[in-house]
Amino acid sequence: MRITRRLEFDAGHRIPDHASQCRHLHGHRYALEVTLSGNIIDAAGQAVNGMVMDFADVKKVANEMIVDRWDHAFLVYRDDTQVAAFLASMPGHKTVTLDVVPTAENLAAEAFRVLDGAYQDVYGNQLQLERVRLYETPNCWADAVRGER
Ligand SMILES: Nc1nc2c(c(=O)[nH]1)N=C([C@H](O)[C@H](O)COP(=O)(O)OP(=O)(O)OP(=O)(O)O)CN2
Ligand SMILES: [Zn+2]
Repeated sequence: MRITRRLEFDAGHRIPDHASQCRHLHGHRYALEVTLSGNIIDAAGQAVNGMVMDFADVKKVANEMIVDRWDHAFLVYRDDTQVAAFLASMPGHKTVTLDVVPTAENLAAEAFRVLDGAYQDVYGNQLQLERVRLYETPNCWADAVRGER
């Protein structure tokens, strides 16, 4: 069985080598969809009975590990030196420095990497992260899928 929880956040970014508009500083209302697989828990009387994982707990983990960190941050590529230096010159600015260019693909891959270690199979139902889908705009998204490149 698969379940998916969607969360949204706002962040700034730019793609420094982009040939067109995306080389400029701009922002998005991103959406993150976290898909988990596992067996349906059969445990009468327990709060998680009939679930793969409580959606509230899916949200809690994704918020702690990604959304709270990226929301209203500027996501900057480490080697985008001018922008990184500018952001560093602003005391207290919420900046997330990444080892990769902040494309939808790289952000989906980074979110998958972080979240994969965060969802624990505490009920023994083979819970695991299957996919992270990251929408950059309503029309553009990237999927990081377990076992795929
Ligand atoms: N493969 C990728 N291509 C592009 C990415 C990306 O992350 N991966 N990112 C961008 C820009 O950052 C931008 O966010 C996309 O803008 P745009 O193409 O304008 O997207 P829209 O949904 O707004 O497109 P409309 O045609 O205006 O509907 C560019 N490419
Ligand atoms: Zn963009």
